[in-house]
This record gives sequence, C-alpha cells and structure tokens, in this order.
Amino acid sequence: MTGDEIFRVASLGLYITLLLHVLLTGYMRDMQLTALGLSAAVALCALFAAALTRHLRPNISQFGRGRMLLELFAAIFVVTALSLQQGMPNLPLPWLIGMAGLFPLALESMLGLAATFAIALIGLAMNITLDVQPVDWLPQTFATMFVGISAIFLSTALDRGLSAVQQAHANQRRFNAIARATRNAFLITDIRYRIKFSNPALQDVIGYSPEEFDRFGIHPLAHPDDVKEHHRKLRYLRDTPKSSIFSRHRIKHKHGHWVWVETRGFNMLHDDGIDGLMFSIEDISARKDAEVKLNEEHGLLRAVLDLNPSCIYATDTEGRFTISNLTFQRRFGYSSEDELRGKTIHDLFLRQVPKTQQRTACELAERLYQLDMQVIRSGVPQQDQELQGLWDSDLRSWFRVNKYPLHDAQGKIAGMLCIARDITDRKEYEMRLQHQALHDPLTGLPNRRYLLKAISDAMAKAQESSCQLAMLFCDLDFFKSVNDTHGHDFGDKCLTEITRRILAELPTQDFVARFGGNEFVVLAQVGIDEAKAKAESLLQAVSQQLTIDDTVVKIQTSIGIAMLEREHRNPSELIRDADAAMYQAKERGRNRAEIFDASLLFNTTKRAQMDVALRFALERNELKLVYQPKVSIINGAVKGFELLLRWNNPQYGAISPTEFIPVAESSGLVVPIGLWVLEEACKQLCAWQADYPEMKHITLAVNVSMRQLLQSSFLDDVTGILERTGVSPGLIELELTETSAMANPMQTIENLSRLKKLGLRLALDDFGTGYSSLAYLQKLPIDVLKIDKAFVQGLDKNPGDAEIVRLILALAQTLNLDTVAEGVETRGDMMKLKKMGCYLAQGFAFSPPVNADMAGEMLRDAQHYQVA
Ligand SMILES: Nc1nc2c(ncn2[C@@H]2O[C@H](COP(=O)(O)OP(=O)(O)OP(=O)(O)O)[C@@H](O)[C@H]2O)c(=O)[nH]1
Repeated sequence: MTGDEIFRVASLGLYITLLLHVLLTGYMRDMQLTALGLSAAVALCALFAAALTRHLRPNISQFGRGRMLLELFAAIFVVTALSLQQGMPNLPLPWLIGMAGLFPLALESMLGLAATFAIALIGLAMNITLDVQPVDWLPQTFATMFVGISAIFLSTALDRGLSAVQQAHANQRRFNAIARATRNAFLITDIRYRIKFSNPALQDVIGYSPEEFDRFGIHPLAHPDDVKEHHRKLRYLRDTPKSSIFSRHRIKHKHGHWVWVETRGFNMLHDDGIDGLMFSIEDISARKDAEVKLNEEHGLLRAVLDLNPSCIYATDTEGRFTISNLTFQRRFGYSSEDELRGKTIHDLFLRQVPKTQQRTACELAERLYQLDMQVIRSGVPQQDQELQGLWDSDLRSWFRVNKYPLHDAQGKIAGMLCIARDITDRKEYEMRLQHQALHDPLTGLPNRRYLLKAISDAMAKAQESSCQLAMLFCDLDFFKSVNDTHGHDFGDKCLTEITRRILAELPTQDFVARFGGNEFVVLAQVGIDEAKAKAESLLQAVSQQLTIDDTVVKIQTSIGIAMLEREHRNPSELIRDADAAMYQAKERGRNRAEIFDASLLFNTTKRAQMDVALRFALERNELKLVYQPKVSIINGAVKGFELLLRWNNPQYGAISPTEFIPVAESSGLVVPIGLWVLEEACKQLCAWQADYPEMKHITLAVNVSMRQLLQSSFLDDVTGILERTGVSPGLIELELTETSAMANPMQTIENLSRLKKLGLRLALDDFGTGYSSLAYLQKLPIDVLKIDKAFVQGLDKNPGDAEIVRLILALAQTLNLDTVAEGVETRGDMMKLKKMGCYLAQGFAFSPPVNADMAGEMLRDAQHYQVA
C-alpha cells in the first residue's frame, strides 16, 4: 500500500466522520449555522464528494500538488469555521491532528513538513485565541507535529518499498525477456548438475526439454572425443569456488546429430540468489561449419598459391609482406610465409647480396618498392608488365608482372597483390624468333633486314650528329666454283670461316651483315680514308689461304665502298652505290676495292638496261660473230681465227664487247651465249672444211669465261656440240683469261684438265696482265699463251714491255707452249716479235676481225700476208 492509497481511504473517513459530527451536533444540540458555518458545511460536502470520487475512481489521479494544498486549506477552513459555530466544540484540535497525519501522506516530503507546521501553527493560534493554557496546548502541538512527521516518514517508506518492488518486477521481466529472446541457452544447475533454471533456448540448442535433460544428465551428451576434457572442466568448476570455465565441444542433439557448442560456466554457489552452477551454452555449429569451410578454402587457396610457379605476394600499405607463396619464399631463401611476413623488399634484397653490393641492392629494391607503392597510392592496377630479372643470377629471366590494389571492408586500399609469372622460356623463344628473323642462320651475322634497319638508324644518327658513315660491300669472287668443286657444305664452311676473318679484322663497333649468298656488308662510322684502309685489310684477310677438311682453297673478294651522302634518301640508295662500286671492282679484275663515284651509277643503270636487252639478243639474232685471223709470222699464212662477239642492238646500236661481256658475265647470260658461240664456231669450221678441204688444219679460238667453265654441265655441253657437229676437238681452242684462271688456280687446273681430256686445245688469254704463279702455270694443261696486246703495243715505246714479252716467250718455251701475240698493229712490232721467237700473231697489222664470208674468202684464196 502507498501513502496515496492510505490518504484516499483515510481522507474519506475524515470527511465522513466530520460530516457525521456536524450532523449529530446539529441534531442533538439544535445548532444554528451562521453564514460562515453554512459555507463550511457546503465545503465539507464538496470535500466529501471529492474524496468519494477519488475512492471510487482510483485510476483518475487526484494527487496534484495544487489540488492537495487547496484541499488542505479547504479542510482547515471547514474545521476552523465549524469550531466557531455555536454548539460545536471550541477546539478542533483532534481534527487538526488527524489532518496533520493525513495530508503529508499524499504530499512530497518538504511540502508535507510545511503542511504539518502550518496545521500545528493554526492549532497553536487557535489555542492562544481561545486562551488555552500553554500547559494544555503544548502536548497537542507536539501530537500534531509528531503525527505529521510520522506520516511523512511513513509515506516515504511506503514509496521506497513500492519502487523497490516495482524495480524487482521490472528486473524480473527484463531477465525473462532476455532469457527468452537470446539464442544462447542459459541454465543454472545445482551442485549435481540438476537444472534449477533454464531458458527456452536450451531446447533449441540441444533438442531436450529441461526435464529430459535432467533425466539423461549432463554427461552422456558429450561427444566421446570431448567427454574427458569436458568433464574435467566441469569437475573443476564444481569444486573451485567462484571459478569459471570455457569449453568448446560437441553435444548430441535429441535428433541424433552432433552440435558444436561453446559453454561458459560460472561457479555461483557462493551467491545466495543463485546458489548453483551457471552455464551459458552457445550453438556454434554454423560458425564451426564456416570455420571448417574457411579452413578448407584457406587450405585450397594455400595449395593453389604454393603450387603456382609464379611468384605471388601481397603487401600492406607500407610495403610489408603479408602473404607470399612457396615460389616467392624459395626465390628469396625463406622457408615459410611467417618468416617473410612483415619484411620489406629491401630486407629481401639486402639479405641476398654481400656487403659490397648492398648499395646496388638497395637501389634495385627501392625501384621495385616505388612501383608497388605506385599501385597502392593510385589504386590503379599495373597489368602485363614484362620485366627482366635484376640479379646476376637471373638476368636472363623475364617476368610478366601484374599488380592489383587490395581493399579493406570499407573500400580503403589496404595493400597490394603482385603476381610475377616467369616467362623466360617464352621470351627466349620470342627473342630467338626475333634473332632468327634478323640474323643469318649460317654465319650468325645480321641479315639483310637487320642491315636495312641498321642503315636507317645510322642515317638518322648521321643526320643528327653529322658523323660519317661508310659502307663496304664485299662480294666473294668466283664463289660458285668453290661450291661446284667442293660441294655446298664445303662452301658453307668457307663462308663461316670468312665471316670469322671479317669480324676478327674489324673493331666491334663496326656493323657486319650477310647481305645475301656470298655478299657481306660492313657499316663503319669512318671517313673515306679509313674505309679504304678497312677494305684493304679485308682483302688481305679474306685472300689468306683457307684450309677446310684438309682441302686448301684461296677465296678472294671484291669490295665496293660508298660514303653516306645527303643525297641518299633511303638505305637502298646507299646499298645501290656500294654495289655499283663493287661491280666496278669485279670488272677491274676482282680481289680489289673500288670507291663509288657518280659515273658508276650511270654505268649501273646502263648495265641494268643492257642486261634486259641482252636477254633477248640471242633469240632476236642481234649477236654476230667476227673472225680475226691468226697469222704465222714465219710465212704469213692464216693458221686459224679467233672468234669475237659483236652485238648490234636496235636501241643502243653497236655495243662494244668490253661493255656487254661483263654484263653477260654478271647476269650469267655468258653461259648460253658462250655455248651458242662454240656451236656456231664448230658449224662454221665444218662448213669451211667441207668447202676448203686443203684448209683442214685451220683452228678456231673461242673465248670462254670462268663462269662457263665453272658450270657443272659445261663439259657435257661441249661434248654434245663436238659430237653434233663432228668437229675434231684438236681444231677448237678455248681461250681463258689469265686473271680469271688464276683467281682460283686449283679449280681452273681441275676444270681445264677435263676439257683437255676431250682433246681440245687450251689457251691462256691476255697473258701478263694477271698474276700467274709459276707453280700453278706449269700445272695448267694449256697449249698456248696469248701475249696481251698491252705488252705487244709497248714493244716500241717501253723497254720493260719488250722484256716482259721476251720473258713470256722464254717461259712458253720452257713449258713447251705455243705463243700468240695479240694486238699486233705495226709491221715493226711484227718484225720484233719474229726476232724474239714468237711465230703466231693477230692484229690490225694483218686484218681487223672480219665476217664469216670474208674469212671464208681468205681461206679460199689461201691468203698469205707479207711478213718479211
Ligand atoms: N655454300 C653456299 N653457297 C652459297 C650460299 N649462298 C649463295 N651461294 C653460292 O654463291 C654463289 C654466288 O655466285 P655469284 O656471286 O653469282 O658468282 P661468283 O661465282 O661468286 O662470281 P663473281 O661474283 O662474279 O665473282 C652461287 O654459286 C651460290 O649458289 C650459301 O649459303 N652457301
């Protein structure tokens, strides 16, 4: 009960009693109410009505502070006014004491105290007014105060008790609500583990109701694997006051499956309110499953990481390693991820190198660190970067690197993941392909494609820095003969060896390429003088005797030199000029170097045009043969003719043999043309022999080029012609220039020997202009030496030439060879030659070359020239 409730009942009793008192007094003493008494009576009725309403409708609050004070004043007024009525007792003190014990019950403490004092004062005032002795009013005043203050204490005590009870109720409700709402099971057991309290979640977790749980007891529910440990903990909890335990174990659910639970136990035996063991049981099966799954996934991820041959690592925002795989750990000499965790790339690099290299290692590490940081700072991935290895040990290695920023749950960058795949094999393959695309497989030299690029680069550089660039175009001389004689494989070995020689001769900064077949190009940033010097040393180096597989050969080269000029718009133009100069070198006798000048370009163009025209010359019958008689200086008789080729082209007119023969040589047309000449010669000889049988000893000399001679089919072709025409081989003389014969004398000896076996006569043309070695000369199966016209025509003017002619004649005599003097133009020369012992000659002194008809006439007339 509260102070308000007591007030509610007591106030009603007060007003009823007061009302009865007024009514009884009025009835028994015939009381006459004054106006004041009447208003007091009315007020009393109103107070009674209010108190009755308050009693009947307790839920309508009527205890507001103002209302209570008003009621107090009204009640004091009623009591005081009624006491002044005639017939009523004079002193209303019992009523005042009653009010002092009543109103503080419904008022706050301080207000109640004030009300008590007020009532006591009113009572005191009335006593004094009614002239009551202090001895009489003092106990009444004390009684008023005592009753008022007691009411205040009572009211306070009742209010406190009430709020404590309310609080307890609220706590109980809260506890019930929490116990119901939580997913964790709570239970309080006694010391024998019998349940004293449990919440509904217990049944949710293990499926058993508290009663069933009690029936089975706590022990058999635990998993066999966990039971021992769990019981040990329970015993400890039970036996250790105020202790607590934590246990993670499995409990068998009522439905038979195992439930993972986390149990926290508290020994609360010391707490009277609980007096038991308290347990909180959480079903962690889902978490456990997730944990297991997470572990499995982690294990899988670990395996994927560790089996991955790429280097994989992750760092935090400061570049410290957080995750790394086995490949990465091994690469840097670590045995586990834990060992590496927290380290930086700097730590890794410094650990790998000796003290002396620490600075370099630091710089390299810093570079990589900054690349990582770039990803972290920008949040932009770096994808498919191809980086070369950094260490001496892995300089050959290549990696394809991908880096991605890592984000935390809030989306902030938390680090970086790097995957570096070793692509060395692929890169090497690519580089090999690239190398193959740009290099010649036989010699390993840069090929034509690479050369063009190098020239372009050098041209660009030369434009920027105005440095000089020289190109040396080298073409091996008569290399075909090497192949034909010794086979292609041998030729390959020669090319390899010559490459070695060229490289050995030049400084490394010079660029050497194999332009094609037997052509090499050198690019050097030098002036013309140095270029010439280089060419000379190359000529020397290449022409050194070459021994391969016990076979000795001598290979020479012709070199064209061109300097890069402003006029050169592209690499081809520079090559064109060097090539033109090389042709010039070929024409001028090979095994030499020539420098390009503009006139060569004209020649080159002309030669190209002539080359095209010459291809049609045979079929269009533009080639003609003329015959120059060879005359005996002894008796002036015509002994034979040398066949000379003439070309009359509708576009170019008559073209000199000195012009078109080199073109035919270089284009290879000399081969079919040469065979045509030979066949024509044989046919003509047959015709003459038929017409002039007495001239059957007449010989015809036909020029053959080395190129023809080197044709593997040449022997068969010659045999065929001889057979077809029926000409005696001894009447056909094949003339080969000394220069070409001596370019590769071993080869020449071999080829000429085969021809000799057919019975043909062989002559060495232009003798004296080449550099015949006597050793080779005596081995050549030749019959005739033809003295070059340069010496013959110098007989008069140059004593040296006369001496040479004398020597040649002596040589021929020694070697038992015939001699023919070429280009004899004057009678004086003829006489001198005769005197020196030369018995055959040809030249304008006798006759210029004539056509077949005129030559036939000479034979018909058995012409004799004046030689005395
Ligand atoms: N062994 C070998 N021979 C090659 C190779 N490439 C080209 N050749 C030969 O090199 C020769 C080139 O001949 P040419 O340059 O036309 O003529 P040459 O015999 O050198 O005569 P000149 O150049 O006129 O002095 C041909 O016989 C080709 O078959 C190669 O890789 N290996």
